[in-house]
Amino acid sequence: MAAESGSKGQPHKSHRSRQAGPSAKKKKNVSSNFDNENLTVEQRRQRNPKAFAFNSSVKAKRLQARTVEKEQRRLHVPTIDRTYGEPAPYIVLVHGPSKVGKSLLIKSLVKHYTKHNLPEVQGPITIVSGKQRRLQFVECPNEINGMIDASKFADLALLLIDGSYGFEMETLEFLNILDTHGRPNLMGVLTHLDKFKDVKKLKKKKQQLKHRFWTETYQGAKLFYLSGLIHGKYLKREVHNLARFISVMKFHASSWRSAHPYLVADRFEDVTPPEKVQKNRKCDRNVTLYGYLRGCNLKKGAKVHIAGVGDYSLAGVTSLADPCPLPSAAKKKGLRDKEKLFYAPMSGVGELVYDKDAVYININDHFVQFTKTDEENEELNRKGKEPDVGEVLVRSLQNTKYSVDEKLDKSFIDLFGRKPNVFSEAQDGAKDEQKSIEWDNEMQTVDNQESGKDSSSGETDADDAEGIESFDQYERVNGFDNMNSTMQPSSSKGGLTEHVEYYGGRMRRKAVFGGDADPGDSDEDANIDDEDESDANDVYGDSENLSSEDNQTSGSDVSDDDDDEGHHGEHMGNASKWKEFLTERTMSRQHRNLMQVVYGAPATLSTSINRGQEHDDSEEEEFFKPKQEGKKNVGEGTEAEDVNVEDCSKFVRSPKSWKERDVVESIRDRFVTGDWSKASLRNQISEFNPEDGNAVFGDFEDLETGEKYGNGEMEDFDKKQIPSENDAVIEERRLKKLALRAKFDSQYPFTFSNNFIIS
Ligand SMILES: Nc1nc2c(ncn2[C@@H]2O[C@H](COP(=O)(O)OP(=O)(O)OP(=O)(O)O)[C@@H](O)[C@H]2O)c(=O)[nH]1
Repeated sequence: MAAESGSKGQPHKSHRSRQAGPSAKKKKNVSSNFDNENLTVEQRRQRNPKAFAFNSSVKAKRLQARTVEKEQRRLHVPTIDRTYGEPAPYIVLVHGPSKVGKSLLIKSLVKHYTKHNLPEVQGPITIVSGKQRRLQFVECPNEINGMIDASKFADLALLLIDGSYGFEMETLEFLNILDTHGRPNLMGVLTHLDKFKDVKKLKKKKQQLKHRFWTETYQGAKLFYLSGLIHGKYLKREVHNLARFISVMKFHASSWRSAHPYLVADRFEDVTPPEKVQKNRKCDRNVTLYGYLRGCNLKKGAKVHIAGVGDYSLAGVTSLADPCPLPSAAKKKGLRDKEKLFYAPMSGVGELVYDKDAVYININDHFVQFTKTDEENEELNRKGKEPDVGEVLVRSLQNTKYSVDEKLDKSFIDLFGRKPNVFSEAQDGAKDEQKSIEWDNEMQTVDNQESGKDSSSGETDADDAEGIESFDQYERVNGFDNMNSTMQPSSSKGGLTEHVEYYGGRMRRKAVFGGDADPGDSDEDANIDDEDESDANDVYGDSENLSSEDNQTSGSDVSDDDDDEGHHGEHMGNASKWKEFLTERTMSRQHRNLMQVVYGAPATLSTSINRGQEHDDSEEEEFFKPKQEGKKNVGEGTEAEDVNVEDCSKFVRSPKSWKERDVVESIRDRFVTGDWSKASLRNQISEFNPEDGNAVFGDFEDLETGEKYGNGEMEDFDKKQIPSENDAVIEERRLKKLALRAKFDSQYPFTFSNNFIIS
């Protein structure tokens, strides 16, 4: 239309350049830049736009590429890729305190990636998460040794935190352990957030936990929120987001790991010949371990360390077909459903399993037609006939849940060892006041038995009367200067406090950050609306008082201004102090053996028996000890020798310090030969050589000649004190030995070197 009108003679409106606004400004600039008319010659030369341009485009390209390359090299120091073939799956370790939702998260992630429902989480679970990537999910065991092992191989650690409760010691301990091996990628996951009813409080809590998590890890560490459950599973959207993050994450194995071969066994098989086991149940076993090899190559005969078992040499290494291969590279985009493979032999998925010496076909129970029917119906059907013998046998087999071996393995006597479990079983579901008091008493007893150092906070009955479900039993305070909360409680301000309590159906070890500048923790636990959990704040209040007062007060409403200032004034994080409790706790958790149960705790026994005669006895023992034995402690010599022994699993090393006199005493008293009475003097003397009975005080009897070398004085003493051992007996024993030797020589006609003495 415009063109037409133009053609009819109407003149176009002339262009009016902009006078204001950004376009006008821009034009002005451009024109002034290139408006050389008003410039002097000198100025024009200086403003030559081509002065720094490239003459050659090829040269320009090369220079650009070089700059980019230099930049990249600065960012990533090149690492040597020692792997061949497809890269092994990355290990995603799911860590968290008990009942935080580890298994559920693994199940949800597996469901997301593979569309399969995992019945149970046992052992590593390998899945194909993308065209180039496989992941192996491992649930971290909830005990210190398991954590140490797991920290060695994790590529990514998902730290699960119960959002409704806050940080627990397990998480902090694990972070600490990770430091030793080099921290892998870390991600935090908050669960149990559905316990918050108030959105504001939830938001505040999330903020607090995020900042605490950043303090413990690094600024900006990723923290995921799993806001609740639908049909017993985490929300799909949230799992999807988490899965995406894992799928695109960049993994960098530490240089140590990539230079050393290691393997996470996802299956193992005992291939010892059955007849060998039948002959001797404790014979050396041959075990085949299956898993993806990581790091670099592994050779036959190499020495390997099996975590928690010991050092062994490899009898052989075999390369097997990949049980969970990556999809073929030809496909276009994404994974087809049938390529969404997963492999979890210990969790009972994967139907066909090839072993070194067998093939197993796993048939799900619901595919199997069991002949099991009701007993009553059976009676009717049979109509008085005797059941067939074969039928009875088959039925008894069907009814058997565990083999005899398994039953034996599972059975153990554990009277006092695992207090939290005993408690959780006993208290499961029971929240009435009466039971809380019972528990209080029980725990106090156990506590007193266990350690004199840990002071029991002893919740008063008044607390119970108020309906507070705080089961505070004892509190461990880790301060800057001392470890004993009772002695110098004020030192706990700057450190981290472990607070053991019964909460939400289980025992928890809450991490209370005493000197944290972040005030969040102080009132954070009051956030939960759920009435059951309303004690959390009280617990914190208690801990404040307990640590700053005398461990005896239990009220929560006392607040000291000066104290508060002190809290904020001090910086936090004396991690090395709270670490020291790891050993103590691990030792306290060890199962007590039957001997200890029968004879009592070592310290108690020795002190109770020896109280009256301690001084005298110690003097006597010093006197009657063989020369070398007196200086050497019992366990030391063996341990020093065993350090380099190949199969170190055969030597049990106790964490006790055998240098301590009390410990040695306690062992001695376990035997009848202990100093139960002074009359058994002889037994004391022969303690280190119970077979011989006369070879004490460093005496030496030459069996060849029959001559005796020893301390004359001691012999005299021996004869005076113990007239029962006369010369005739000694002579008889010597002759017996000689006869034995002669017999042996006649049977084995080898010549021994002179210094080979058979005794
Ligand atoms: N309300 C709620 N319940 C949850 C949440 N996450 C897990 N649970 C429940 O907590 C219980 C324990 O979950 P698990 O996955 O067995 O926890 P776990 O950490 O594997 O436990 P252990 O293996 O015993 O250490 C289950 O009953 C879950 O349904 C959550 O976010 N909200």
